Amino acid sequence: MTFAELRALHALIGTALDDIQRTYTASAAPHPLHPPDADPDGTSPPDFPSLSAPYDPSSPSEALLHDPAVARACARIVAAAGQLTAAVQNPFLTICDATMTYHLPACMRVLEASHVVEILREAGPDGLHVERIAARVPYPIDSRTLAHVLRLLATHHVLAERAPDVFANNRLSSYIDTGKSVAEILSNPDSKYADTDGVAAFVGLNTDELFKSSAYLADALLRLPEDRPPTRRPHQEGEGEEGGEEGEERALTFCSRLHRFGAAMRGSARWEGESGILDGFDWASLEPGALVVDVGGGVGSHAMRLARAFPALRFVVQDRARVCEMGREVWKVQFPGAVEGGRVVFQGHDFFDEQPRVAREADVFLLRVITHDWPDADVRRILGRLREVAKPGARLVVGEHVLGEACHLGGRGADGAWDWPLLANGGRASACGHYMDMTMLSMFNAQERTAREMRALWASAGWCVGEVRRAAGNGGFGYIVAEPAVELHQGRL
Ligand SMILES: C[S@@+](CC[C@H](N)C(=O)[O-])C[C@H]1O[C@@H](n2cnc3c(N)ncnc32)[C@H](O)[C@@H]1O
Repeated sequence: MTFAELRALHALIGTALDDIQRTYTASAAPHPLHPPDADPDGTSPPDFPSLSAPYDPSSPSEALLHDPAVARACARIVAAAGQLTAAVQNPFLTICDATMTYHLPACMRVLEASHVVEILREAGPDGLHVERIAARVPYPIDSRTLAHVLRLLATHHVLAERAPDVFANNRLSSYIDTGKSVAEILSNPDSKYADTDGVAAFVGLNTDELFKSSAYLADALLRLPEDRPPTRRPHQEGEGEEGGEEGEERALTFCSRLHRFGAAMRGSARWEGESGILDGFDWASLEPGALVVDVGGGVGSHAMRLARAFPALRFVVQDRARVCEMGREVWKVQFPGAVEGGRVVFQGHDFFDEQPRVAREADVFLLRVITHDWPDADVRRILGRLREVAKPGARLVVGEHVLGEACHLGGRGADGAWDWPLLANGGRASACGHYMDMTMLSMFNAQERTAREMRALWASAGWCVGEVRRAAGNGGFGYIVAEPAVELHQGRL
């Protein structure tokens, strides 16, 4: 898209806003038969409906949205903003959004089915801390998980996060309010939607039955290879009638999935922008011969990037034995000599086990997209194993999405916050990390974490978080650099 087209879209948004404001202003113009002094309150034009306040269908602001000129102008803004977003957003993030947006209806379902909207209406405009929300929800739900669900919605402007973990209704969430008290709903859940405008019922329907059916639709339209009957290769001399083909087919499928996973991890570098891991830490500050232990390093794609950029560094790439085998093959082709010459060592190792002796020499432990796969207790064990062998001065460098709260903490622009009037976490621009959060939750009972959550968790494993480097111009991926906590404390004494 050319600059001329981008500017045309931008201008279109401006002229549409002019049209809307003109209609709002005209709505308050004094009527010839009712001069201003006869009606002093009628002259100030209504403002556009506030997104942060609850929906008020009786307000003149909402009524004016039905004016045909306003409705057309609003639609033009939506169309232009969508096109502008698609044009300027990092394509990888747009693709991530397109493939993970299914978490949004799941979170909407939680919101509606747990009556959070009604709970928040009763809490009032200042909102309610998530622990108190969870206590009123009629199902057992972990408050921290609920906070992440509600934050994904706040990131999409459905709900407001007033302070960390404190949520309140806004115009969009209150749009699905049944208007009933929580007590009334709980006393007769089957009648929740009776005598309502039906919007909550519509959300419930879409996110329940239709949500399932969209998965059926994808399956029906696309018969994935693993759904097809195994293709039987010609019978081989010496094989029994059973021949083990099905076992081999399964093995091939497993293998191809493993390859796909390795390739996907390569693709995930696009979360980070062009320089990627190279900007995640001050690698140039390491002494020649320094050792980087890439824990759960896969086939070593990111270690390879570092190895090319910093020829004096050495690497141990740890992963499961089968992945290490694949890694050695990859390096043989893509970086011949590195493994054979001993500069790069693949080491089969389970990161829950005691670290091998070589890790005591590590200057940097690198963990890229590892901790988000695991619940807190497991992350504590993994980081604890590294802390046990960390030498003084060693650094822990963890690459993950660093989620932001949707509210401004203290001063605007603080701690990587986006500037007002944007949400502190960048809203839709950071959706990918929040979607990944839900993927990790649903697949592994794990999660992406906020910087606050990481600091606390790392500290519980003996690591003190210092710098959080956010990759430039992306959806929230960053590198968290930590050092052994005891050493830091000793240094301070
Ligand atoms: C999400 S991938 C990240 C790979 C790599 N760090 C990257 O950024 O491309 C997670 C890796 O952890 C490895 N892994 C999983 N469980 C492990 C364990 N218990 N011990 C060691 N590696 C493990 C997987 O094989 C996989 O390569």
